[in-house]
Amino acid sequence: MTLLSVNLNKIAVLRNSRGGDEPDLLRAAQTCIEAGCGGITVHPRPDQRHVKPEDVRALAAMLRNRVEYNIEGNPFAAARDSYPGLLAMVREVRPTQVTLVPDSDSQITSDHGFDPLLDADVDKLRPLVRELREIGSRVSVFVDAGASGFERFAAIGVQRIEIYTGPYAHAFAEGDARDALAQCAQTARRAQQAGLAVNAGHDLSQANLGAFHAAIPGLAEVSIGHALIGEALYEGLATTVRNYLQILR
Ligand SMILES: CC(=O)[C@@H](O)[C@H](O)COP(=O)(O)O
Ligand SMILES: NCC(=O)COP(=O)(O)O
Repeated sequence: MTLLSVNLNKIAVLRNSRGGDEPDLLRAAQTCIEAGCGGITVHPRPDQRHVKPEDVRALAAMLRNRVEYNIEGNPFAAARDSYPGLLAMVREVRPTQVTLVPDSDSQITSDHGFDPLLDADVDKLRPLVRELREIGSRVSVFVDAGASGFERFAAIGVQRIEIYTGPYAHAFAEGDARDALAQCAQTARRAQQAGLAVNAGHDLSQANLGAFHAAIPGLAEVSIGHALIGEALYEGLATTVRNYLQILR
């Protein structure tokens, strides 16, 4: 079964809009776990507009030996002020999985992946992947649908890719996602043939997840945040998580 990892960034955005502790990130994580999710995802960004380093630590302590902990982010964003950098955080908390994403610091959200065919990307990732494997974290790399050359990722120790599903979600909303879906499916097949497992995420929702899941055999994990937290406003967090699990059965 495909693992559902709930991204809690948007709970932190709401909390940060007032300061203080509400809504409480750990309570949200606990609710998702009790509803049956298999993982929690966070994507700390240098501007700390959502999860902060102290959240990353608190979640690590809470999740240990319960569900998977997936930390996403740009490993090359410089440390600054109270932001220690992605690598410093993952060295400290040793999450189940680290998903490497090539965001620039000012991006409103992620919008592209690394490219296995680019020597510069492979060369930059090589030492990072080695270190992350040494600390015991599984390594996943965010890629665009349509990417190829995954043997080059496998050769440096990458274990999974995460397909960027934003364009698929956009095409679905526009009414015709056939081409986008076929491209995601082809990308998944290429990665699986290279020995990598396949995750997916970005703008997945209760509306578009079913078709995506049906089109990608062996999909290991989806990480979902923005839509799921929005939908939870209407039906509650636990019910919404259960709805997603039903789609993934
Ligand atoms: C890599 C990815 O697609 C997600 O982590 C997504 O970008 C969520 O990040 P934000 O919550 O900052 O939009
Ligand atoms: N990796 C994708 C993720 O964690 C959540 O993305 P979104 O559902 O917030 O777009």
